[in-house]
Amino acid sequence: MTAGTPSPDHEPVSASAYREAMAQLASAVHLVTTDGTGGRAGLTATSVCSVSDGPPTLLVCLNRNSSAYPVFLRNGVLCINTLGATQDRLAADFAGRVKQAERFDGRDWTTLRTGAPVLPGALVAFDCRIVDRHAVGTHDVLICAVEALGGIGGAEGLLYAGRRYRVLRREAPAAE
Ligand SMILES: NC(=O)c1ccc[n+]([C@@H]2O[C@H](COP(=O)([O-])OP(=O)(O)OC[C@H]3O[C@@H](n4cnc5c(N)ncnc54)[C@H](O)[C@@H]3O)[C@@H](O)[C@H]2O)c1
Ligand SMILES: Cc1cc2c(cc1C)N(C[C@H](O)[C@H](O)[C@H](O)COP(=O)(O)O)c1[nH]c(=O)[nH]c(=O)c1N2
Repeated sequence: MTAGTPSPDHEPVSASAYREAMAQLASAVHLVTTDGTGGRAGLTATSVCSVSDGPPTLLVCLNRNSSAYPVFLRNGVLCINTLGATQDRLAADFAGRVKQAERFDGRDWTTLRTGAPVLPGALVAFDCRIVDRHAVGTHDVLICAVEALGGIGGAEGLLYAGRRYRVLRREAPAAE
């Protein structure tokens, strides 16, 4: 299907056509982590976006089939660790290449305010409390109040587009 040719009215958009279309989008890549009475868990996510800056609020969409889903709900807190250009292997680990119980091994995770694990060397970290959620299809849309920020920013970011990881280059501004 080329851009601009709408699917015929009576034909619903198939999941595979939708995924093919969604694969055209470039997204930042994040490790979404949690810790608390429900235990520690984390997964790779790209469905993160800002909702409001007054009060600072973001959303992340969580598949209810993910092994981490019940842990997030029990803890009620999470950290969005936005990955840098060199952290693609970590993204693959947290996307299922490594079992949930071993995903945090080998790194000195820290915390900010909620106790959710903060990744050392993340581009930026948003430490959040889950304040609302809406079930939509296979996912819950988690509305999260940002309680603290971490990370250094400024480095090159990791992107995901066309079903592979890429680098967001920070070119020097063009000469005037
Ligand atoms: N939002 C998500 O839950 C999400 C996003 C990206 C990838 N994934 C997972 O990673 C696997 C590999 O993804 P890929 O990009 O390499 O190829 P893919 O063809 O499976 O997915 C292409 C795009 O479709 C969207 N998508 C895929 N599965 C989805 C789902 N279950 N819910 C919502 N959106 C979905 C994403 O934007 C994804 O980048 C997917 O099969 C899926 O399990 C999930
Ligand atoms: C690039 C990319 C982006 C995403 C994902 C995967 C990949 C490769 N996954 C799926 C998630 O990371 C993981 O694969 C599933 O949760 C299954 O892992 P568990 O072993 O059950 O934790 C994912 N899952 C989710 O619930 N919300 C999301 O936004 C995303 N985004």
